[in-house]
Amino acid sequence: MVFKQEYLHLNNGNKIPAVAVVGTGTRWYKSEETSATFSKPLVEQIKYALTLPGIIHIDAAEIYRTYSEVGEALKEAGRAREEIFITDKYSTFYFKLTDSPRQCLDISCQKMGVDYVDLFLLHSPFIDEKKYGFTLEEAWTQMEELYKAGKAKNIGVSNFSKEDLSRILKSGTIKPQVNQIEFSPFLQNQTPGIYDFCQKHDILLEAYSPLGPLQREPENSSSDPFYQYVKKLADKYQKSEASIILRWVSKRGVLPVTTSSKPQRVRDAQLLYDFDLQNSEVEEITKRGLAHAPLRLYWAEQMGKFDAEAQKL
Ligand SMILES: NC(=O)C1=CN([C@@H]2O[C@H](COP(=O)(O)OP(=O)(O)OC[C@H]3O[C@@H](n4cnc5c(N)ncnc54)[C@H](OP(=O)(O)O)[C@@H]3O)[C@@H](O)[C@H]2O)C=CC1
Repeated sequence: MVFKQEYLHLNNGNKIPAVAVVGTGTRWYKSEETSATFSKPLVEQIKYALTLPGIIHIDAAEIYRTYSEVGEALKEAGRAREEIFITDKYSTFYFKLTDSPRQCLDISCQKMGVDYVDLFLLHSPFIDEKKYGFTLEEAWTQMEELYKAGKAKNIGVSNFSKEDLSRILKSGTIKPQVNQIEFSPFLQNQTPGIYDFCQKHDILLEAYSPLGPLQREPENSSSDPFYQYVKKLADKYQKSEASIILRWVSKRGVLPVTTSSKPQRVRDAQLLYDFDLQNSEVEEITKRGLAHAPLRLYWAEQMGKFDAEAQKL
């Protein structure tokens, strides 16, 4: 099999590798970063990913406290910087870990042993001016400065609603390239209308927790029309059910951000584009997903109020 690197296009003319295979949050997340919590399995997993063909897209964030593992893996793997795409995120809302996006990026680059990141995001729109000393609009101005300085090759946001995006589209001079949100067949609009809004404004959506339906698969899934159909496609294409769902995400024009502790699953994700779904199959997964109750794994406290609209297109 000849590997062909797939890209998606960003609104600034840059390209982004079409799947992120090593999310360093969720199962790798740590509440403190010490030598005792250093995760050798994560280092090994990133190193394994770095043996795969193509550009390896790693999703990092300040709040995950896993920069040291990323840095160690990059050092040991010794792969060319251009063959690695690093996303990083400035922590907002829950914890203020550093004083500003600029300070965050200085520290993260130093810990990861790189001079720049490929994509830098504001982790959420929930910036309390009293706590942070700046507003959402001012945070975005700082992101723009990092972009202009070349420390972040692309900039964007995460967990932003239409209203949050409208604020920075109005105040800023650079449009966010990306909005990373929770997106799966069971959560097709994290906040009302966000899918259409991002498509219309040419802001690439990235899907975190795309495998929510498998993470929370019920015992009786074999009698559920959604799971039955995904299984049928998995048999048809000789792929895992995870690959079917990740490919569905990509066919919806959304970039999947996934992770696994199992090498085979990381490999399957990196080779995601070696098969295709038919449009009718994509539509059927969309339809059966929408018929399912919403499943929201993150930010439920802030966004749970939108559950009734999360499964409407
Ligand atoms: N911006 C934000 O606010 C957020 C961003 N993220 C980012 O997104 C990344 C991915 O999020 P996550 O929710 O983990 O993504 P996924 O939905 O891809 O879930 C990954 C989990 O599903 C399991 N899994 C993988 N393949 C399969 C399979 N074939 N069958 C069943 N289970 C499977 C994995 O377990 P196993 O190890 O056993 O394979 C892993 O724990 C995070 O690491 C983080 O980088 C996540 C949450 C919030």
